[in-house]
Amino acid sequence: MLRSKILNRIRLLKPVIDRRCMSSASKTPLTLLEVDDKSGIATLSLNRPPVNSLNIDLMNSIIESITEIEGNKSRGLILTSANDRVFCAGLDLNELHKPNQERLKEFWAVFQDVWLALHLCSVPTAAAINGHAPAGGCLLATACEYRVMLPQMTIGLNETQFGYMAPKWVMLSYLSVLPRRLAERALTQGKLFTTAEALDVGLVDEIAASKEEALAKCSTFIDSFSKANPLARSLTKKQIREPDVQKLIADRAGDLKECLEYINSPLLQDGLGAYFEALKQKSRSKAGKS
Ligand SMILES: CCCCCCC/C=C/C(=O)SCCNC(=O)CCNC(=O)[C@H](O)C(C)(C)COP(=O)(O)OP(=O)(O)OC[C@H]1O[C@@H](n2cnc3c(N)ncnc32)[C@H](O)[C@@H]1OP(=O)(O)O
Repeated sequence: MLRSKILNRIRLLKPVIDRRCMSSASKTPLTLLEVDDKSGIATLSLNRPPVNSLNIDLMNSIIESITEIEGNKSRGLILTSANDRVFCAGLDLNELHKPNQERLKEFWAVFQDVWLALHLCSVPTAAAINGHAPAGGCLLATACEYRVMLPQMTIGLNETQFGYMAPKWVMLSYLSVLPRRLAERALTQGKLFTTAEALDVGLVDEIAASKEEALAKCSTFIDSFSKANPLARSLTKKQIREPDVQKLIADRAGDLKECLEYINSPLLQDGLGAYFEALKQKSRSKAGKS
């Protein structure tokens, strides 16, 4: 009963995800997809300079790649970054600051879709975190089943640092890897964990000295499922993750409405404006120094 319910629910999700993929395929390769012909493992690299910030096109490109990977029977998916400083800088602040309302609705719906697509991906998933992963970048990493991170990076849901309260389903990503008390403290502090701290608390599973080593460790994780029947594995994963997604699927419109109200609030817009300006200022002073 639950199995068919889950399958039906996934099928229900698919049309939304597939429609979005077709409608706004990006012209430039915002994601790079390579399938290793020996291991059958797909590597999906985020490729939107300078910091892989998540806009509508990049998120649709991720969803499209996940759909392709699930369709071509890849044995697993490794998510990583094409640049060596930043895994993903989270949501593109240009989409959230003084937003066009129609675009904001689409942006938020695609944000929900990309999390659902990755969180429920039918093949084993691992993140090779070869750069900083704040906020939405951390969310992509925790949607994966395994995380390997390079040293001297940061990762975390830092939304309270700029006036956000992460939506319930975003908080669930922390609760799927951290004990509740630690997840609550980190969320309320808006904490960015260093690589060492993230390993210590279990936010990441391993540290690697290089991107190549991180990719190899992710492949080893994916190989650990070699004896499991792929369909049984996928259904088991979806059944375990069902309660998380159920909260979002049951009321996507309500989540959208709540977040639009919140994002458009003067409190948030003022906080976001100041945060974004400080970021630009930092970048300008860095450019001035170089
Ligand atoms: C209900 C409300 C919504 C809740 C949603 C909850 C889920 C997710 C929320 C989010 O993801 S909001 C975004 C949060 N992201 C961040 O706080 C990260 C901000 N960026 C940084 O900390 C740093 O840029 C970095 C990622 C650590 C990289 O540092 P680095 O020194 O390598 O680069 P910078 O000089 O800082 O930046 C280069 C360039 O990129 C621009 N930029 C950086 N981050 C973003 C971003 N998220 N969106 C848009 N643009 C970004 C930065 O302004 C620079 O641009 P220029 O000034 O050079 O044009």
